[in-house]
Amino acid sequence: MVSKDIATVLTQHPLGLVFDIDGTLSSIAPTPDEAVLYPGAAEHLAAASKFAHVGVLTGRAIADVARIVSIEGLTYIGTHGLEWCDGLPSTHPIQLLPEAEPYVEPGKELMDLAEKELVPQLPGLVVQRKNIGGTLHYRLTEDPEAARQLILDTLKEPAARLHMHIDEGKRAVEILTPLTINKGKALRRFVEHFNLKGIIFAGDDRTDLHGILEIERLRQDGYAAHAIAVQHQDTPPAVLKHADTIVQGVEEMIDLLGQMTISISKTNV
Ligand SMILES: O=P(O)(O)OC[C@H]1O[C@H](O[C@H]2O[C@H](CO)[C@@H](O)[C@H](O)[C@H]2O)[C@H](O)[C@@H](O)[C@@H]1O
Repeated sequence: MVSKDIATVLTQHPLGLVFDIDGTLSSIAPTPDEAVLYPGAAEHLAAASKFAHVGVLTGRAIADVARIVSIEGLTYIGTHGLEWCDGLPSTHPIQLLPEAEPYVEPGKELMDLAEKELVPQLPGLVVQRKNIGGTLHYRLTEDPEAARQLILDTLKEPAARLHMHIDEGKRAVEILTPLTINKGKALRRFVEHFNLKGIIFAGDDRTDLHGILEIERLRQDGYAAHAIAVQHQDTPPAVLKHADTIVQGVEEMIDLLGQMTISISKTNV
């Protein structure tokens, strides 16, 4: 059974359900390529998409997301909101926000620098390139905290010179654009694109906080909106503070997704 608050949102038409991937639909894995959807997640997402607009909203590039969530009929929003795809990228074009274009080259330059300077010094470092910028994963390096510091020290000056932004994720340093586009802005775009009346967003990490705070603003604007935080050991306190519902780990999230899907299908009989 879903809570009364979630049930109220689920009765809205049109309805949107948007999910972060890593740490929300997929348990954190040692490397990005090893991440897979939690058992049951794909079936629930496909079932929910018969009754609602379902989106995934992730820091991953869309080309990479499609390997993990390969479900036609969903909306794929990648690279923290910079990329949008109306279906799987094998059948739909990936649209890059025009204002992001000028940062393709600077992002590439920083990733090239990271490969040249950091990879030889940090065995185990995983360099994940994206259409714009990318992510440096230091989880598997010998001394992750020292690796984190070396990455930040090495990239600070070149990133400032190239007007790129550096942020941090789970055991990862992210090379981003300085644009103020984030998961909150992308969530608002999703709501307006489908003219939604109700929206639920679920996430677990610091970049998801933008989405969770946007849910508060959407509610103030009259939408039925609900934010779910997936709690892990390292979940930022602000994510928990601003969420409407907290679930413990990915397993509970997938369980809740299943209950939400049953609830929507009953509403739509
Ligand atoms: O917005 P998200 O979908 O949560 O994406 C954020 C980053 O997630 C991925 O990295 C994280 O998950 C990996 C797999 O579980 C893990 O190995 C890594 O340590 C985590 O930081 C992804 O690889 C990044 O590109 C995303 O930006």
